[in-house]
Amino acid sequence: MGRWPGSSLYYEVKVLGFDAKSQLYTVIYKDGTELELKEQDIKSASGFQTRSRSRSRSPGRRRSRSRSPGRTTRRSSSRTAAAVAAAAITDSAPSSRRDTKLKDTVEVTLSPLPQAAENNSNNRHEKKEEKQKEDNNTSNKVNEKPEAKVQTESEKNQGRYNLRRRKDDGDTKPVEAKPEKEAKIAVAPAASTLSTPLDFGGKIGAYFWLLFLPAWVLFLILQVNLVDPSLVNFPPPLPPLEAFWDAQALGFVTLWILFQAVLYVLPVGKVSEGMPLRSGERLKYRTNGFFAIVVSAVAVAVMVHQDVDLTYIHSHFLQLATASFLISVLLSIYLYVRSRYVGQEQLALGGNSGNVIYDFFKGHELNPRIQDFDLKFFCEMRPGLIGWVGNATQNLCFKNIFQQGLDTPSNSMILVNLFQLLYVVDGLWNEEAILTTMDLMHDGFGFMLAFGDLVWVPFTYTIQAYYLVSHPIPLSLPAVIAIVILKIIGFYIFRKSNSEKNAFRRNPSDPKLSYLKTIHTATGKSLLVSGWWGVVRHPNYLGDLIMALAWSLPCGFSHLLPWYYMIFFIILLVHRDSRDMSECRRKYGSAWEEYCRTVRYRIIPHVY
Ligand SMILES: NC(=O)c1ccc[n+]([C@@H]2O[C@H](COP(=O)([O-])OP(=O)(O)OC[C@H]3O[C@@H](n4cnc5c(N)ncnc54)[C@H](OP(=O)(O)O)[C@@H]3O)[C@@H](O)[C@H]2O)c1
Ligand SMILES: CC(C)=CCC[C@@H](C)[C@H]1CC[C@H]2C3=C(CC[C@]12C)[C@@]1(C)CC[C@H](O)C(C)(C)[C@@H]1CC3
Repeated sequence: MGRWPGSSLYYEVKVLGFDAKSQLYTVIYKDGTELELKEQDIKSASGFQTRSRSRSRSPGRRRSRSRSPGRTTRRSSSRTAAAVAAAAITDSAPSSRRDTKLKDTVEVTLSPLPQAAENNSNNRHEKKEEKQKEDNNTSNKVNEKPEAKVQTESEKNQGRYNLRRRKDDGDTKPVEAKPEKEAKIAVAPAASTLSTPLDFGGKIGAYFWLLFLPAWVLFLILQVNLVDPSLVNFPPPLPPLEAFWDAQALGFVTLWILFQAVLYVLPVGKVSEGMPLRSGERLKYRTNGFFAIVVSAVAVAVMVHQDVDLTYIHSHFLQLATASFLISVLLSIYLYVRSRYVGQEQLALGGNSGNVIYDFFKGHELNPRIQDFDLKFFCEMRPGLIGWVGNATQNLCFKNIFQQGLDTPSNSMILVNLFQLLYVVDGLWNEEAILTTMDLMHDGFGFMLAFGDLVWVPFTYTIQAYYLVSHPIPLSLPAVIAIVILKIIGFYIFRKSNSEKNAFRRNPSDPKLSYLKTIHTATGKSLLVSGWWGVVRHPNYLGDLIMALAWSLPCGFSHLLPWYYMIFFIILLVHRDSRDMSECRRKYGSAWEEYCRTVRYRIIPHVY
């Protein structure tokens, strides 16, 4: 019996060889997956149980189990493991050795030894840590999931273990992403069963970030008002406490969020389906973000026409940020409290460490909704994102003209504003694509995202434009042209790669994508291995970084402050990439390793 990497499950293997130098055994699982295992990950078959098929095969039985959280947990996890154990890798190359293996799809009917049930909420946390250690290292614990996964022939035919080649799918199947859904049902583990390593420095890290992130926003806002801003000016001169608070500012922020909420619920625009959840359900989202930004722009135009003083935003930046911070904290408390009352199936993997502070920070519930109102989707795409350009940046243009006595805003100001406007409008135009991103699919909604969406984005992403108000940078025409070209290149890579992945995830059989090579995974989902996702593992990050460079360059090199976004973004995306790598490795096992072997670089070809 060989342990499946990244899990505590053991499956039948045949030992093919032993390498004395690396001390690794080469084993082959019944589905044909070959792996190298350490000695402690291989056990004698005696002591493992098998279970009769008929028990888990009955659909009625399966359905009734999923009603009980405890049972659901077991069912999905055991399926997951079995599905993982049935991993097979293929690509479009016709006569590869792996293709031959795929034809011999085998059943995994072994039942790992039962261990103590995991669902006891009192010691959930300790168990998680224990299990985490086990997953990360190589403990000899056999298995904590007490139920057998029995795969029937019919299940296989339904595509639960989608081991066919993509080409075979493309021609025969209707344009519908059904296999994705089935795969998700089969694969996604229950939140309480699989622990993921704690991100962001774990529990201590959560305390740190909770203090650091708001402090950093404050630091930036105070710095950007200085004549000679410098990141080494620490601590900046602090304003008196009462300067932070302005009831009117709180009123404006609240009104703005409510206004966006009304636009969001209007029955205008397309309703899109999210990716299948663990339960197999697909949530519906009203993707009318473009409509929302157009209406918001019209509202701003009307206000300008009515001589409303929009420079209020610039002059009350600190108070507006404080009000938004307050709202994000209240929202996060609400999110945390409600996450304590929802079922296991609704929780995100990670964010359920058992530590209040960590869970509050990271977010616990995957898709908190008030009826059909999706809080995470709304916050990520609407008030902050539209507020970023709609309020702050546009206002800064006005301020730029008034303060510097110009007829029009400076070149650099126009570039920064246009670039950021394009970024936001594009995000809203392609709003559906966010449903296949990490935040929407995997991350819980807690302080990190609530604060990120409502404070970080609208108040720190505007820093370049804010800086340019009091630090005008003249740009020559060649410089403008060069920067615009850079932006276009970045945008092209960003948009094309995001759309390619989104289209593929929505409909893997899309004939328009049939030229792309893929690697099949045991989950039934495939990984793109050519096209944009064959160049680097995160081509969308590459495009995004190039764009960030393009909207930092107009600010010149006199100060580090306007480069904050670039620096933050590199750190954010490198960290995000590594989070995603671990998550995908856990999900896709050897198929992911194969992908990483094929696509060697993470973000920048031949560099990183
Ligand atoms: N401006 C900002 O502050 C900011 C911050 C963060 C991100 N972003 C941008 O937001 C966008 C979304 O980023 P994200 O971090 O959510 O990550 P993402 O790259 O959109 O999503 C990662 C997911 O894509 C799937 N995937 C990975 N490799 C694949 C492959 N080869 N073939 C098919 N699917 C694959 C995996 O999910 P499944 O396999 O489960 O489908 C993986 O978990 C990016 O363009 C990023 O630059 C912007
Ligand atoms: C405060 C900290 C440290 C973290 C919060 C991160 C948060 C600000 C970002 C996480 C995912 C990001 C994101 C966009 C904006 C910033 C985040 C919410 C995005 C909406 C920007 C517009 C793009 O077109 C997009 C692809 C839709 C982006 C999706 C991810």
